[in-house]
Amino acid sequence: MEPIIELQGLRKSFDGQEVLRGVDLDVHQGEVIVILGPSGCGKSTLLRCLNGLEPADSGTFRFRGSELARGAPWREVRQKIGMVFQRYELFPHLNVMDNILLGPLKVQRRTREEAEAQAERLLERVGLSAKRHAFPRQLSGGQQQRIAIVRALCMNPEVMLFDEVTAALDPEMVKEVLEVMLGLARQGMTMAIVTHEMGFARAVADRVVFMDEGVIAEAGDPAAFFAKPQTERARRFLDQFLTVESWRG
Ligand SMILES: Nc1ncnc2c1ncn2[C@@H]1O[C@H](COP(=O)(O)OP(=O)(O)OP(=O)(O)O)[C@@H](O)[C@H]1O
Repeated sequence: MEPIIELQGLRKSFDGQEVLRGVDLDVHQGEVIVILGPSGCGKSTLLRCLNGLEPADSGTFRFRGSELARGAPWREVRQKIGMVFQRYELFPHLNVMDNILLGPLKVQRRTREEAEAQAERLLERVGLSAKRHAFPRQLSGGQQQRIAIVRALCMNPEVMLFDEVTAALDPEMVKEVLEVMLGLARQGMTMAIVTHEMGFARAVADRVVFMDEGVIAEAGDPAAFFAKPQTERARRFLDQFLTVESWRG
């Protein structure tokens, strides 16, 4: 089957430093891709290129078979690719429901009644119906992050991208957010996830992509990757986590 997103030979530099050095990646319907790699290897940049937030310097981007170049109608494609970031970027002056409805009403021009009914269902799914009138400052970090996920889902995306969404959370809130993501994966949502939560990565991934210095150093089946990574860099990367985990006791 044709991939939803196809990247070929993607390159991106910042200030003369090449951060992506020719990345090829296909994202297929219903697939969960976990992107791992050392700090600074280009994971966030790749994710941002995946929804056009960051225009690539060269390479091709296809969405459902159609190529999109610089200056192409990215706005439409971006609506089909939801993204959640490390910092929950809810608008502080809007309550939960108004935060969620902003995109559906202003960008998608849907009726309030219809969009609100969907928002209610999504809030129910993440266990936050009671917070629909709360303001972001009245919510915990984990709750805000679940609202940020609902806000992205309410645009009916075909793909969801998650960039270290639990990295800024207190440990006790990490699980509630990861569980929402696991639920989405089980329902067949197509996702690309950057995370440092290795247990979660192993549980959720259909495919692991290991990046190193701006290229995909290896990619494949998560069980095989975690049991026996092929590259020395991936072995060292995973060892770090084992050390930290055993140190934590
Ligand atoms: N907007 C930008 N302007 C300048 N440099 C940038 C920009 N975004 C990223 N970089 C640089 O590109 C490199 C890769 O950054 P990126 O955030 O993609 O890495 P990462 O693998 O996600 O790292 P981490 O795991 O630490 O978040 C880094 O050296 C970073 O400083």
